[in-house]
Amino acid sequence: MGHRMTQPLAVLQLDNLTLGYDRHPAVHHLSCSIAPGALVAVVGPNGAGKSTLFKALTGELAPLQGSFRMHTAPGGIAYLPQQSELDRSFPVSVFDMVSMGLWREIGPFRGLSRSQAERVRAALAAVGLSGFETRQIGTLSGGQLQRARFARMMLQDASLLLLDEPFNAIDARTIEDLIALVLDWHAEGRTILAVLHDLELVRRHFPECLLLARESLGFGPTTDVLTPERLATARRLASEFDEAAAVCHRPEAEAA
Ligand SMILES: Nc1ncnc2c1ncn2[C@@H]1O[C@H](COP(=O)(O)OP(=O)(O)OP(=O)(O)O)[C@@H](O)[C@H]1O
Repeated sequence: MGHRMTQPLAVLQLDNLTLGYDRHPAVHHLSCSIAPGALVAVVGPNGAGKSTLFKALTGELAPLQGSFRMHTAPGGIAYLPQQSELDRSFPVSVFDMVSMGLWREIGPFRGLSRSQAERVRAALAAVGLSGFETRQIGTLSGGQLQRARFARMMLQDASLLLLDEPFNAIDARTIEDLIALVLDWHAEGRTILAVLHDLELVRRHFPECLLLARESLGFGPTTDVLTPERLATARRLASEFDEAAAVCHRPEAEAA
């Protein structure tokens, strides 16, 4: 990328960041520096604090302690939350949902120009949804809806992308197509953080990894971070937490 020289050393710098709810820490003392163009998997057991970290990065949750700094190029940050039923219940066509990715440049209440409509169609084609333009999103399969969410994200043209479990309950063929898009975005110089549970997929495609288990158990090259020892520590910390949760009757203990 031509403007690389003017980019800061880190897109994202976490400095002793502690996050939580009602003053109870969910994830402690995170420090790391993520370089422009990094492709990072965020890995850890249920309840490790992965989604909490993303909520903080998008400004939804204020740090309890420590801080983070973000230096994003124009286009800013795009966030793909975990899929939820809410997405589907919204009465909107696939075309209109995907065109919301252009909201930054269009603003509210204005129609699409011919070239913007063309970009929406191109994004739909890129995710394999040509012909679905007028379908209501509630009629899509889970995999098709995730393709539409990726198309919307593509139009946002962000420099930092946060993907929370983007391949959850998605079939192998769709994962393959969506991973190819993620790798294209990486090749374009964007910085990508993705919460993932499939460690084989992480090892295959993600050069760097942040392993969380309510604290950081490592950040760096995936082969160095995802060692059997560290994964065993992550599992142990997660099960210790579950026992603690059972004692104080917190709802997640029942769900586990
Ligand atoms: N709104 C909330 N209020 C109180 N506690 C919360 C809230 N959201 C999450 N937590 C708690 O914070 C901890 C971290 O949750 P988080 O959702 O970040 O984990 P995660 O690593 O994303 O897990 P998973 O893999 O299950 O999605 C958990 O103990 C969770 O119960």
